[in-house]
Amino acid sequence: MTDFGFKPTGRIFDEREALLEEWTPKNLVGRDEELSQYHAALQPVIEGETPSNIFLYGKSGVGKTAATRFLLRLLERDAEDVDGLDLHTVEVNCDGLNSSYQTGVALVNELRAPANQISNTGYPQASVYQFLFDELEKLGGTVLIVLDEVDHIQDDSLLYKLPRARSNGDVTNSRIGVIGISNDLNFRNRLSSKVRSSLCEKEVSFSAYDANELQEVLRQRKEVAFKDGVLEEGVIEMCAAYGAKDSGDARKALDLLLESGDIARESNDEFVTEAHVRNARKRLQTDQVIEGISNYSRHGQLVLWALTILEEEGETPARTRDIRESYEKLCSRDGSDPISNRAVREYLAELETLGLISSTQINRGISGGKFKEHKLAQSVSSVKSGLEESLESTP
Ligand SMILES: Nc1ncnc2c1ncn2[C@@H]1O[C@H](COP(=O)(O)OP(=O)(O)OP(=O)(O)O)[C@@H](O)[C@H]1O
Repeated sequence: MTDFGFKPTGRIFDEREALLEEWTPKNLVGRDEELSQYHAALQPVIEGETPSNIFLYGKSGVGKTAATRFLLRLLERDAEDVDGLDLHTVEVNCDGLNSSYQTGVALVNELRAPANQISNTGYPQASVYQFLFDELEKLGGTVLIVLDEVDHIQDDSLLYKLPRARSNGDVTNSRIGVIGISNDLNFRNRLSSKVRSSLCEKEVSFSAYDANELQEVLRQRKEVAFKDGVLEEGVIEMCAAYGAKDSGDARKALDLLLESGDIARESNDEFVTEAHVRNARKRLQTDQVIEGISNYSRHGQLVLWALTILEEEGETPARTRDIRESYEKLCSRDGSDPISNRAVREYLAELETLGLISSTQINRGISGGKFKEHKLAQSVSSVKSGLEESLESTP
């Protein structure tokens, strides 16, 4: 039998952690323009003036959070040398908070000692705001409040109140600046004009990384993460090129480099090669397929399952009506009512857009008619893994 005991190999990586999400680099590379605009927007703080409210936007993984942490750390450091400047920063990620109320509670708890936390329910909204203003008042000085993923807050009330707290007399001791961060590019336009004008006083837009900038980001991490000389030539360039193609997202490029290193280590190879990167990309794409499917609606999943069964039986490309037949059987086992023919066709079109299936229009002329044929665009095993994750009762 294979020996499944564990032994450290000490291969490939020096400090693998440097490729993980939580790792904050000391320097941010490839973001000079964004950083200088952001720096200028923060300048009033160090002058001891009322901070501007700043709104950062740009797609996922383009360094908005990293730039914020980087500049605020420098600002905190330099504020210590300025007489009379008392700077505090608070950061909350609004993912999962959804309302002004919950965000208010999260901010209060961030500012209070662990023994003094408040619960997520049970207080009138006005009391939560009062708790918050009391805490801010106690802090005094300049308080920068970072609301990451601010677009998750569904209502405007907190975003209206916070920037106006001083002018409305809710606080008198402290000067408050709000830094809102969002990767929903429409969020700004959805805000009421009153909220927009105060929250977005200064705006910094983060562009997607191009391949050269991603190379800089990856080279910086490589120095720390990998043993000297283990990356073959072309590996960084390839990860950066894929990253640039995947919407210029540094997180994806870093994930790809990490996965490539993992594959090299698993295979007991001495060097990380372009072949490892290609493999890593396949693996990560499979993970994305699985995640996409498990978040999909139930009937969409059943339609996909129906096509997967036909694919396994060698019956693809399959016509819509054959998929429908297989789908109806699954519905009866699932105990759910089938949706209309038209809805099935719509799901198939959507699955094609998601890149999960591929569909071809066939035209057999007057006698044969026009119809569509479908087959899976991903491997049966990755589609099945995604489906199994959410359809517990495997049909
Ligand atoms: N210029 C950079 N130099 C070094 N590392 C970077 C740079 N930009 C991004 N990263 C790294 O990429 C990852 C994603 O960056 P970050 O979280 O800042 O993105 P974001 O724009 O805030 O996106 P999201 O809204 O999805 O969180 C982090 O691990 C971060 O450390």
